[in-house]
Parts: sequence; C-alpha cells; structure tokens
Amino acid sequence: MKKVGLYFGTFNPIHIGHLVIANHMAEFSDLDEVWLVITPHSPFKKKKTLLDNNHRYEMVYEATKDYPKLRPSKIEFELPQPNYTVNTLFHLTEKYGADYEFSLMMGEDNLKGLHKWKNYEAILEHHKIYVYPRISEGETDHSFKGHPKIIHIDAPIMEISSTFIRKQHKAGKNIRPLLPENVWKYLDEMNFYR
Ligand SMILES: Nc1ncnc2c1ncn2[C@@H]1O[C@H](COP(=O)(O)OP(=O)(O)OP(=O)(O)O)[C@@H](O)[C@H]1O
Ligand SMILES: O=C(O)c1ccc[n+]([C@@H]2O[C@H](COP(=O)([O-])O)[C@@H](O)[C@H]2O)c1
Repeated sequence: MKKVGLYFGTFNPIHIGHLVIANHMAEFSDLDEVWLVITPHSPFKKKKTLLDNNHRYEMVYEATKDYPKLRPSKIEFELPQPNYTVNTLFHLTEKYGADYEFSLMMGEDNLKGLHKWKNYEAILEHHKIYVYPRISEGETDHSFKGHPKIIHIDAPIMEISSTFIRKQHKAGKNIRPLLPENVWKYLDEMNFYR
C-alpha cells in the first residue's frame, strides 16, 4: 500500500515554498508520494482574490510535472463547498483506500488552528499528520503535543506567501524567482493578478 501525503492549499498561485516542502516530504519522510490538493474554497478564507479552480490546477500541474513523486489533485472540485478536509479524506478513502494510505501534511502554523477544523478528532483517529516547521505566533493545543499520530519532519523554512506574490506582482515588482519557471510563464502570459 502506497503512503500518500495530502498537501491541501488554495495555491493562488503555487510558489517555490510549496514546492520545496512537497519535495522534502516526498524525499525525506516515509511518504511515497505527495498529492497537492487544490482547494476550491478553504473554510476560513474569503474567495475574493481567488483565481478559477482550473487555472490554479494548471499552475500546480506545471510546477509538478517533472517530479514523479508529486501529483496535483482535483478531487475537491466535485465536493461541496466550503471544502472541509474531513469530507475529502472520507471521499478519498472510499475511492482509493484499497491502494493508498492517506496522511495529511501541514505547517506548524496550521497545527495551532487544527482544533477549530471540522471533526478534527475524526481526522486524527484515522490519519497521521506530518508537520513541518513554520514561523508563527500562538501555542499548539496541549492535546496535540506528543500525539502518536502527529509526526514532525524537519523541513526547511521558506517565508514566502501567495498573498505577497499577488500583491507585489500587481505593484509591478519582479517576483519571478519565487515561482517555478513554468508557473511564472503561465501567470505572465495569462496576465493574472494584474
Ligand atoms: N512558504 C511556505 N512554506 C511552507 N508552507 C507554506 C508556505 N506558504 C504556504 N504554506 C502552507 O501551504 C499550504 C497551502 O498554501 P496556501 O496556498 O493555502 O497558502 P498561502 O501560500 O499562505 O496563500 P495565501 O497567501 O493566498 O493565503 C497552507 O497550509 C500554508 O500554510
Ligand atoms: O476542514 C476544515 O475545517 C479546514 C479548515 C481550514 C483549512 N482547511 C484546509 O487547510 C488548507 C490550508 O488552509 P489555509 O486556510 O491555510 O489555506 C485548506 O486548503 C483546507 O483544505 C480545512
């Protein structure tokens, strides 16, 4: 059974911070593959500046096509919105559970908010969570400290965000090195975030 790490995000757009983390997890943990799941509508985020699902998918596809262990996933496109991760995990397990063991991947920042996620107890009961370091404020809930299903992986810290990229690109700054080259080309040709 293949071990798959699910990396959920809006990827608006995907940047090298995402790619470094996804590759690090695929190479340096016991995961066999990482699937980057493009979320149409993240529960705590406004949809305002969000690019169309298929454009975000296309950029994730372009970023990962030369990496055999990384795969873009459209699975949430057909599920109800906002997209609660517990529903997606249930759906994926029903569909592919015979061949794949699914775990979650998230930064330490997101772990600090996990107790606010829908049915997070059910998520932890059935799945492992791989956590990478991220600079952030606040404390991790004490029940998550030393939790047997929460696995810390020491990946590099890259403080880049899609918000920064969108904003600075709009302001006419050169943000090209922060994006995989194919993603930059697509974004530039399509005139996104202008
Ligand atoms: N530079 C980074 N290093 C590690 N993890 C990141 C980085 N940027 C985002 N993430 C994490 O990757 C996941 C997917 O990222 P997502 O596209 O949703 O966020 P983002 O890049 O912070 O976007 P935005 O700025 O639009 O909110 C999230 O869990 C987010 O916390
Ligand atoms: O299921 C939930 O309640 C839930 C709440 C917040 C976030 N998530 C997932 O976490 C991913 C990253 O969230 P965000 O807001 O940091 O982009 C997002 O794409 C969702 O899939 C899930």
